[in-house]
Amino acid sequence: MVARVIPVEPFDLVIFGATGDLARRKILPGLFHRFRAGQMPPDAKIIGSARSDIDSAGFRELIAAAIGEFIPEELRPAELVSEFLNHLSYVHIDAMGETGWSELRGILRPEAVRTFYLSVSPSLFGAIAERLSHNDIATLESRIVVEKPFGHDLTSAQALNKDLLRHFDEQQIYRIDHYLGKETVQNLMALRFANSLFEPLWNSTHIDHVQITVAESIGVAGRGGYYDQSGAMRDMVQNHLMQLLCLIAMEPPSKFTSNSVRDEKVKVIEALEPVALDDIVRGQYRSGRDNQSYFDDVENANSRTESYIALKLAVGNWRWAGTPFYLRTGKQLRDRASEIAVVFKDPPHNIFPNKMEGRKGNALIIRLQPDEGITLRTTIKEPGPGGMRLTEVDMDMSFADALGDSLMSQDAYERLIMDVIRGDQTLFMRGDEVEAAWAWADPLIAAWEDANQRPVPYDPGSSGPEEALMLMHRGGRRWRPIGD
Ligand SMILES: NC(=O)C1=CN([C@@H]2O[C@H](COP(=O)(O)OP(=O)(O)OC[C@H]3O[C@@H](n4cnc5c(N)ncnc54)[C@H](OP(=O)(O)O)[C@@H]3O)[C@@H](O)[C@H]2O)C=CC1
Ligand SMILES: O=C1O[C@H](COP(=O)(O)O)[C@@H](O)[C@H](O)[C@H]1O
Repeated sequence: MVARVIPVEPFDLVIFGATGDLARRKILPGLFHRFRAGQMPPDAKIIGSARSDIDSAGFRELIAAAIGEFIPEELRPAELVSEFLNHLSYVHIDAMGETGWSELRGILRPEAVRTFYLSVSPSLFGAIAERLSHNDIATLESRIVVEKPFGHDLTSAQALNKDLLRHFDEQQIYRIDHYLGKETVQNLMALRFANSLFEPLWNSTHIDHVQITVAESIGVAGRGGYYDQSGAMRDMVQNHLMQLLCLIAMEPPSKFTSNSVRDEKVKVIEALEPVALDDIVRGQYRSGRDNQSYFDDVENANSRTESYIALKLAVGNWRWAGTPFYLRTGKQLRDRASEIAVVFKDPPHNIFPNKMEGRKGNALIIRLQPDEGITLRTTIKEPGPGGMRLTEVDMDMSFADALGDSLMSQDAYERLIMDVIRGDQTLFMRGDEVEAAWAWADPLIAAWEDANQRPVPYDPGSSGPEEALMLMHRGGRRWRPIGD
């Protein structure tokens, strides 16, 4: 299968924070891939901006080095890289200052789609939005893209929304959650709403429970300062895992438009029932003689921040009453593996004489990364003359095998940036959605803080704390092995 390239309008893209890690590692390499694929209009302008006092030539050098570092050699022929670099220029602006803005205004074309990508600390979002507006740089058609974290709690998220909405309409604001740009995550919608096979079973009559796992093998070394202020709940659950839960639990939207999809997602978040502290397990990876490692990584020996969290959630509506959703995510686990397992109930009546030992039951497993694909666990007769004995087998489909590696290799950022240029907000979070997710998360965080709770230790390279296994066992269930 060959990737189809959807043409986009001529655009001027301004990247604030263009010298930073995200811009060098993801945004500009992503744009290079789109250029290589022929999706970038010949006159597209990419304007980098940051506090560093460099010129356009210096910026091109920086990005040439980033392309060299983050894109495999066979995908970056020198001639193509140099053609791409011709699209780049740089304007030196301190977001808190007043210089450089008129130079930026002078570079932008009236007829091009004008997009401002704020790849900077959220504390600068308000200042940049205000200056873009006051200097007549942003027009009514401009788009503004903002990075995570979108707030630390409900109050700060509301303040960010207010700052942005003072100068831009909601239809102009693109709040990034890079999980929504992942190919398999979008496939969840196709799987549910483009097949008649699953929808009749997609409810608590047939589904016993759902497991959502986002396991990482890396720790937090190098990002300790940020991470220790956040923890797994704020860093991963409030945004990425919440989005996965919404896509699994939402009602079918009436149309595939950004607001129809986002309306349904908000309803899921609002239907979440309060979570008891007993249904939350928070862990911290620790090892060695002094039981350190997380403490070392964040340089805080008294830290109470969780690097692992598991929760049992209930979606209080007709479809899901009685079907728990188990979520877990953590750092320094045994593998990098993310998946959603939808585990079905047993048939109501067993006609077979031999009980199957260790039966796990039917399950639909959607692998998000790595080796994206779908597995359907089914029960069959054990082959051979042993009579009617049952066993379980996996019907397994890897997207790369079925569709080709090249289609699966597109990075989330590539797709999301092009969606912004095309004016499609479907894969971006709406303001009320982010606020609803914080309104859900805040009381949970407050509850463990009020209880002075310390995370339980777990071994680096393990599957997480024992207590998380117990969370499942209490309901007579078990987690799927990480990276199975
Ligand atoms: N890095 C990542 O993997 C991810 C990052 N993010 C988010 O993306 C954003 C950027 O992160 P990241 O690239 O890692 O951060 P970096 O610290 O690497 O880069 C920050 C950028 O902001 C610029 N900057 C800082 N202060 C000012 C200012 N006063 N005026 C203008 N520019 C300024 C810096 O410019 P200069 O260097 O010239 O001072 C630099 O280009 C953050 O919101 C982060 O949370 C989200 C997901 C992943
Ligand atoms: O947003 C974040 O995501 C990454 C995990 O992203 P993935 O695409 O590699 O699964 C996580 O490591 C980081 O802590 C978090 O801020």
